[in-house]
Amino acid sequence: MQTTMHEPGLVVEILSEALPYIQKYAGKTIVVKYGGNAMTDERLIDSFARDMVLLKTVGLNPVVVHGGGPQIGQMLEKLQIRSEFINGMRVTTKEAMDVVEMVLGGQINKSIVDRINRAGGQAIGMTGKDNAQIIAHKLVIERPSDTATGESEQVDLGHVGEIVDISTDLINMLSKANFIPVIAPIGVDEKGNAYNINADIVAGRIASALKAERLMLLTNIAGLMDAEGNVMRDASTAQIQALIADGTIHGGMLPKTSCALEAVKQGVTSAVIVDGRVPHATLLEIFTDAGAGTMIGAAQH
Ligand SMILES: Nc1ncnc2c1ncn2[C@@H]1O[C@H](COP(=O)(O)OP(=O)(O)O)[C@@H](O)[C@H]1O
Ligand SMILES: CC(=O)N[C@@H](CCC(=O)OP(=O)(O)O)C(=O)O
Repeated sequence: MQTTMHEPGLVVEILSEALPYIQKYAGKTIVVKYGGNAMTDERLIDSFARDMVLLKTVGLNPVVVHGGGPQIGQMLEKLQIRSEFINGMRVTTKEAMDVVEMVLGGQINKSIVDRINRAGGQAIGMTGKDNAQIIAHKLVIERPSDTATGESEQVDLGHVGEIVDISTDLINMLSKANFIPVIAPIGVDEKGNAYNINADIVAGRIASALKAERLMLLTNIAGLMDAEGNVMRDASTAQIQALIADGTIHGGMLPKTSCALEAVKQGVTSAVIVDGRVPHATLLEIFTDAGAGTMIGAAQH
């Protein structure tokens, strides 16, 4: 067990300062998206697991949705399977889908579950296939093919899924029974085909379906940056649209910002992009005013 020596007076003072936040969030659902880029350091994974157990112990209902993009990339490389990203999403062949399922549903999911359990929590790992809780179908996107004429073309991303429906029955049942659900972003259709879905999008949709108090997207950057490279404290819909249009928001930040905006629109009280490289980032965000990162779409409320 990890222990740190602090002045006893300081410890009780800090605990006491957290009381209003604990009261505010007691019984509320917090969906935490744990990005693959914020999982690289062993100590960070343990501090994340401890944070989830602490949240649960003081009466919140954390629901973890995890990514694993870099880890999938490493495994694909080892197996010499090529993969590329379009609009922040991995083009996923059948061969790559098998690897995605193994890495996300197996290796990463079980490792997070194990860390939470060893920190004293009760975690249950699953994918969207469990209880068919994430129903998806094939996603086809449009992208500009000729900027002069404004023409666009359809792009086939292979086994990348678009969420059709989310069932929250299993998540609610587990949360009520004191478990911490840990979900890998894999969807399934009625024929049993598996789909790879960006983890931010899954987290956003689950947060909306659960009417969560907060959606926290833990990533490997201090927050959303503007065109000058400054971290934004908050970002409105209009600001995000402008940053997408001028290319300031690109790659993995595209699904992150759009799913956060959508979640807030769908009734999630707040969505925030947080630096997952900071130890105890989730606790800082929830129990103090010092939480860094970018609040998304708050102006809509
Ligand atoms: N405007 C922006 N502000 C901050 N990060 C951005 C921006 N545009 C693109 N990015 C990139 O998005 C990345 C985060 O997305 P991603 O790599 O998918 O993270 P995760 O694995 O945590 O989901 C950042 O590391 C950064 O390189
Ligand atoms: C369709 C798609 O891109 N799926 C992602 C799923 C994992 C993910 O989103 O992981 P991070 O959150 O760590 O980026 C992928 O294959 O990388």
